[in-house]
Amino acid sequence: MSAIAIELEDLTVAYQRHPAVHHVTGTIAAGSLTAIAGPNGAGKSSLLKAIIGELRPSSGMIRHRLKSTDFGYLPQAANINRRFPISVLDTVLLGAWRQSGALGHIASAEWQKAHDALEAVGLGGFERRGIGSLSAGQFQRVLFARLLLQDANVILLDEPFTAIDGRTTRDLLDIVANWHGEGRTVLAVLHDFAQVRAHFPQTLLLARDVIGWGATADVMSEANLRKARAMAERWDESAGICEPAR
Ligand SMILES: Nc1ncnc2c1ncn2[C@@H]1O[C@H](COP(=O)(O)OP(=O)(O)OP(=O)(O)O)[C@@H](O)[C@H]1O
Repeated sequence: MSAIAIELEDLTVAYQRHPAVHHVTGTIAAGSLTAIAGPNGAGKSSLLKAIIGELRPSSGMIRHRLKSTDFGYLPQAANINRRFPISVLDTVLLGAWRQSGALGHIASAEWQKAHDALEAVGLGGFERRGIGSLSAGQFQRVLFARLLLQDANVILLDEPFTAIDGRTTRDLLDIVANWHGEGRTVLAVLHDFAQVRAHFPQTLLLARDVIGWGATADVMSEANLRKARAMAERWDESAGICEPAR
């Protein structure tokens, strides 16, 4: 049996008492590769934010023995401000702060690793470009290079391939597969069900409540997807915690 990396026990996450994630119980095995799927507003991003400690549970528990530096997190692209005047290389080097400290000295090994990471994502030569001048796909490659440098044990990706072309998606999926091969734990919020079925052995199907959690082929059944859609149609955005669905 695999070791557990993260355990969720009756986890509810709410905003101003409106639940986004409701009574979630389950485990994420160390070294597993899990997709989080579900309709818009299902609570997928909120769950990732709770796991990294950005949101506090309203009730229930998140148990793990990880330090904050063990987590690598890729937020949704829409939430990243690219107007900040910073170069591609410096953006990637932000992934090395665990080694260097927040204001610390960047060792030459880290510079080399940053260059190697940019080569690995197909952006060799882009080091001095400002991030504001990149296409969406190029910027997503930069963020993956930063994660490569960060070398985290648990990697959480929030819609990493949304609005990204097929070739870039394939390249980035290869990186995800390598992380999995290296024994890292990867959780990714995805909307493309074909991608989930093809590349992610485990799936958590969420519609605020857990619809299914386990082997992807079992969880992504037509019946479960119908149930998730039906739940989404019934959501009452003003419902309080644990009010029964109407
Ligand atoms: N900062 C916030 N303040 C208030 N409500 C929020 C906040 N962030 C999210 N919500 C609400 O929580 C619910 C879950 O949102 P969340 O972003 O986690 O869903 P999601 O499954 O990631 O959706 P999507 O697929 O559209 O990205 C939604 O009803 C959303 O409106």
